[in-house]
Amino acid sequence: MSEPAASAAGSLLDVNGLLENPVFAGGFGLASLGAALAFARRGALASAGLIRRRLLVNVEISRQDPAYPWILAWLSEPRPQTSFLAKRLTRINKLSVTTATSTTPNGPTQASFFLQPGYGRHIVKYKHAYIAVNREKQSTAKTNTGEPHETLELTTLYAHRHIFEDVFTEARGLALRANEGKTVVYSVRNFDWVPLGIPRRKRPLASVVLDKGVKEDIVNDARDFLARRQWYVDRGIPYRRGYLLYGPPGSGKSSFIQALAGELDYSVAMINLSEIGVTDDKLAFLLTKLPERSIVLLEDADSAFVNRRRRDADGYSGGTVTFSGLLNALDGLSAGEERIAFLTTNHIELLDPALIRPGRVDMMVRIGEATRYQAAQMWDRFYGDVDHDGVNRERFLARLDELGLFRDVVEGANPIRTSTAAIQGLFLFNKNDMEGAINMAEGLIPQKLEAEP
Ligand SMILES: Nc1ncnc2c1ncn2[C@@H]1O[C@H](COP(=O)(O)OP(=O)(O)OP(=O)(O)O)[C@@H](O)[C@H]1O
Repeated sequence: MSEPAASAAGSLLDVNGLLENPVFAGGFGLASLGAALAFARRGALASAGLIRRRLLVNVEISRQDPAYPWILAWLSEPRPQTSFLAKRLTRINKLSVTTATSTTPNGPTQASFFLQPGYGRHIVKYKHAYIAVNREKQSTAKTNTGEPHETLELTTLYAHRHIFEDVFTEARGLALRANEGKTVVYSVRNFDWVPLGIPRRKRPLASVVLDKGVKEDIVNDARDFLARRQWYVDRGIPYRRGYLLYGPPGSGKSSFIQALAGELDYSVAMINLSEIGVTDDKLAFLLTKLPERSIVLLEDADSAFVNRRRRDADGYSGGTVTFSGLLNALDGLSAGEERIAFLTTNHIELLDPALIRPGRVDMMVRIGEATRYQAAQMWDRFYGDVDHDGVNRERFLARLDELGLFRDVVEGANPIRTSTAAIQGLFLFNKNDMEGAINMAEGLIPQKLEAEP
């Protein structure tokens, strides 16, 4: 009868015995200490988290956000500190470099290096607040371009939270000032718009010499469009305008678009439609995320038509934009509500009339071979300050007449024409040398290709 009680007492005794065992008691003590420490650590972490949440505030900026480069540039601004603590805390030891290169015609390549805070943690002091910065690249999370996701996290005391407003406003102002008087040209890298080299000084409209009235017509139309935003909104019409510039190479199409962008204080977002890899999907995606205040420049628009033919023939577009892809980009769902687009082509004969429709292409302008008017204007731009009475300009024009450059088309014969780019080349070769330019004018006549023997 008493056996179960005895066994229960026996097991109790065993526990007590174990506890009295110095080896076990020591181990048990250590384990409890460990558990208590782990508990305390968890508690400390939880309360640190709580304090962090209560006392700190942070902002996360993704690499995809337009503010990302602005904030990086803002962080790179020198902020001399006077206090001992601030001097030491805000020292940035880890930097990363972004290099931009640009080539000047016939000149050396220029390179600019921008140093920015590298990946990791940094501290900056702005006004009276300390801001902890964490720049992170997450190798596991990929963006849709296949690049690692990148974030910038700014943390400050909750009490200083209003400082972020100032940070963003200042960073934006800094970015605007950096591009003041410049035209940013964006090109495509993967699925992103990236500035192409260093922002260029605005090209003055006067430096592009088009035939009489041509420039003014386009500039006035664009200005008129920009002034009528509300008109479009009131009528529920997408606020878009499309221009098609066509004509031979070297007539100033791209130069004019760049100068116009500068005049309107816009950037240029440029895509070459003949490029392999610029597919319909990619074009549509890029148009949904155009850089702000930018003119879209779709170069070599004819390639979309060539591709249509190729696709119709063998069902394969060769990894480039198709005709329907281009139409969709211009006024389909992916077109976006607002934009100014310029299309350029050297082969107008390859384009489809379906392109010429309000919202797709509203204005079509031929930018052709150099005219007598343009040759005279360009002469004045290059030699106006030395050829005061214009006598040499008239000699130059007379020489061009003699060469038959502006002669009307004679039936059955190919007209002799030259490009404005060629005239510019001649004048650049003969800087300050009017005689040289006149003597070498014959070089403007395009050379016939030697017939095969
Ligand atoms: N009408 C022009 N006025 C001033 N410069 C010109 C003109 N046409 C050409 N140029 C000069 O010639 C060069 C080539 O011009 P640009 O690239 O603008 O020609 P394009 O018509 O766009 O050629 P493409 O059709 O091959 O793209 C530039 O350096 C530009 O300054």
